[in-house]
Amino acid sequence: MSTETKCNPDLVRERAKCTFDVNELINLFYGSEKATKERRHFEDAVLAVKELKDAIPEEYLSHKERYENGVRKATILRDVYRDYKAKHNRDPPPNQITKAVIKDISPFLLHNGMFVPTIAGQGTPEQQAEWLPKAESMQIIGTYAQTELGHGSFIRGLETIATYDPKTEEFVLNNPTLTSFKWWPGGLGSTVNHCVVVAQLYINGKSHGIHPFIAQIRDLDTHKPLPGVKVGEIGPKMGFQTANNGFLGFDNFRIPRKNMLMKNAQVLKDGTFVKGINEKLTYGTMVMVRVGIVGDCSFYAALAATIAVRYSAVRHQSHIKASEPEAQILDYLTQQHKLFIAVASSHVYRNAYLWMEKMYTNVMKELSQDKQDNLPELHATACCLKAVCSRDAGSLVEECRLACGGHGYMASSNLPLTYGVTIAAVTYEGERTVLLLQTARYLMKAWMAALKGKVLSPSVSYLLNSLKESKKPWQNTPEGIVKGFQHVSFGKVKAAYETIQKYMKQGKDYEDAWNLASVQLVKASEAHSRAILCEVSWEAVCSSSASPNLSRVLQQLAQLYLTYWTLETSGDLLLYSNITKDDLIILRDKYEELLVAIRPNAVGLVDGFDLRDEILNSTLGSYDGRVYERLMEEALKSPLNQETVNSSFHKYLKPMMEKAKL
Ligand SMILES: CCCCCCCCCCCCCCCCC/C=C/C(=O)SCCNC(=O)CCNC(=O)[C@H](O)C(C)(C)COP(=O)(O)OP(=O)(O)OC[C@H]1O[C@@H](n2cnc3c(N)ncnc32)[C@H](O)[C@@H]1OP(=O)(O)O
Ligand SMILES: Cc1cc2nc3c(=O)[nH]c(=O)nc-3n(C[C@H](O)[C@H](O)[C@H](O)COP(=O)(O)OP(=O)(O)OC[C@H]3O[C@@H](n4cnc5c(N)ncnc54)[C@H](O)[C@@H]3O)c2cc1C
Repeated sequence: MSTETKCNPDLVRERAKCTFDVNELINLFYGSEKATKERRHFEDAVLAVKELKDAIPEEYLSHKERYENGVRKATILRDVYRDYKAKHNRDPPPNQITKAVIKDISPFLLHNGMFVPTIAGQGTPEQQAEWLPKAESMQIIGTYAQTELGHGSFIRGLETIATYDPKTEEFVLNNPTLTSFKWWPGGLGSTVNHCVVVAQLYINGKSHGIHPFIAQIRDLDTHKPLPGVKVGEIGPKMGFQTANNGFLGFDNFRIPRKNMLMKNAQVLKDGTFVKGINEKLTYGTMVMVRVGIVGDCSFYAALAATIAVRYSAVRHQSHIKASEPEAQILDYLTQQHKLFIAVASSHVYRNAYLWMEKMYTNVMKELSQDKQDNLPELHATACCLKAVCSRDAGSLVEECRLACGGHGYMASSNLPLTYGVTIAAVTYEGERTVLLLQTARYLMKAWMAALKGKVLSPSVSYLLNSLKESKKPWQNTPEGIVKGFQHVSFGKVKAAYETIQKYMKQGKDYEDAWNLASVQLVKASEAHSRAILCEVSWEAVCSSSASPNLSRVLQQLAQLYLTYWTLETSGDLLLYSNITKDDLIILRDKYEELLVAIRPNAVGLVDGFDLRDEILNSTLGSYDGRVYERLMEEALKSPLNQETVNSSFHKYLKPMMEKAKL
């Protein structure tokens, strides 16, 4: 980090006000002092590589140049990872330094994030032995090709076909229609030579559902598409410009039998199909990534909050009191209302991610012992938390951007790109509504079990408690608010269930009744997610090992989250809990008190995310607060500022002006 001496004086004053030890917060957020040291050490190593620095901002490059620069830097970054591993005999610690290097999304994201994990998770030990060493060492580069032009959400509807030919012991891949073309996979456009292709398996004319296959699609030497492969890039998007998303179609393309990933289902040489213990295990990589996305949401909220809070400490505009100098915009309560929820949410998502990671690890361990009982809970929880955290994080990033006024609209603030990248997570890895409806299925089953007095899984056991406690008075404490959110979820789950029953009594079948109740079902899932986020995050701060000074601030943040959402969803609470109008007025006042209490620590709290200037990549958010200098320095990099008079003056403007004189 930069030294205090060169800092903007407002930021120096802000840091002097901080009531807790920022380093303690950093170590707590990232796990330990050792984890912080190792992460910083690795980040230093990456940033020391001169070739990774960009000569001009990415925005001035063409689509093609941006991609090529992305690949160039991704390969150098990969070398740094490899060298670290060779030297330390372990992978680098979790870090976000790719953001400092690639800025947008790496063309290798899908290789590392889904191709390698799918081989590891869906391959037999022999298949892992064949492909993992090559993939991990980047001798082959791959992606996860599932979504098609016609189908993304409903994957049982995928149209890519893999027909088994027992004579040659091969699968024949085909994309018979335009809508069957793979569309979206990252890296597919021009980067990868392999992919996991999710396709409908046919044996002797019989369909056996969707399964993952490994296909080599480009020649390893020439990189030309192999015969029978049509592949390309899908073009510019809202973000993800360097992710190199592509399309792919096969025409009678043959792959050996061993290329079907067969940890779950298998196809024997003679074409016998052997079912796996649970066909949904084929969807395993998606579950893992959904858990990871909750962690990503924490990062994006932290990044946007750091930029907007630091900028708001530096920026002065208007007066709170006419007799005083222009105020730091961070002193306006409305600004605190916009920003502090992003700081608090980042901590909430982080704690939710750590909680989900534990659940994921336990279930994977159980699955390795053929125990599947907790898989539905993992799937349902990963779906709804991914859906709610990504949508909220997108909104928080946008709010931070708007809170920076005009300068937040500048690409150099890095807030527009951050929004484009964050909001993509609402759609990828399962569209929000679709995933919330998956959770709703689980909630309906849980509710029916609750009605029968059965024991429920831990994440929904509150449904039983709420059933018993519905008469208890509201308590204006964090624990009381957590219970309140559980009551809302309980109320919405019950109402959605009863709506389905109502339609069925009117003669509708279950599917139609489900569709007619689906707005309520989605809202029940959202309420369930909020109840989990509130409970998990409050428990995490209460059980944290932080010092009293830090603990006080972390509790304030967690309470801010609880109170913010109580006020945002007061209608639901009035409907489904015993909260009163007077309680809400007390909580409104409490919320405002929390903003004021957090205000002196705002800069310390975002410093506690420990995001380097290179990761923030923002004129508005750097540690030293040289906002105006940086805005001007970046503007001067515009190619239009490299010449005093642009040729368009002589070509178009001057002739127009002359014509106008006639
Ligand atoms: C330790 C963990 C953390 C590790 C951290 C590291 C992670 C790395 C993160 C870094 C990020 C890197 C990658 C970023 C990727 C960005 C690029 C994006 C990629 C993509 O988008 S890939 C494509 C993603 N596509 C989707 O998500 C498709 C969404 N659709 C579906 O998943 C399914 O179609 C469906 C679930 C919506 C419906 O499926 P289906 O029709 O087959 O099922 P039903 O609705 O009929 O339900 C039947 C029962 O099956 C259960 N079910 C469904 N899915 C699962 C599952 N995955 N697991 C378990 N059970 C499942 C249902 O609940 C139903 O059960 P029921 O009992 O009958 O009710
Ligand atoms: C940036 C980005 C990167 C991606 N990367 C990859 C990748 O690497 N590999 C890959 O395979 N895919 C990738 N995808 C594809 C992504 O997984 C899909 O776009 C996503 O799963 C949503 O599917 P869809 O596009 O078919 O949306 P649709 O399902 O068509 O959604 C459109 C609308 O229909 C609604 N809808 C659909 N079904 C239902 C239902 N059953 N009930 C109620 N409403 C419904 C949705 O709620 C939504 O409002 C990527 C997408 C993006 C945006």
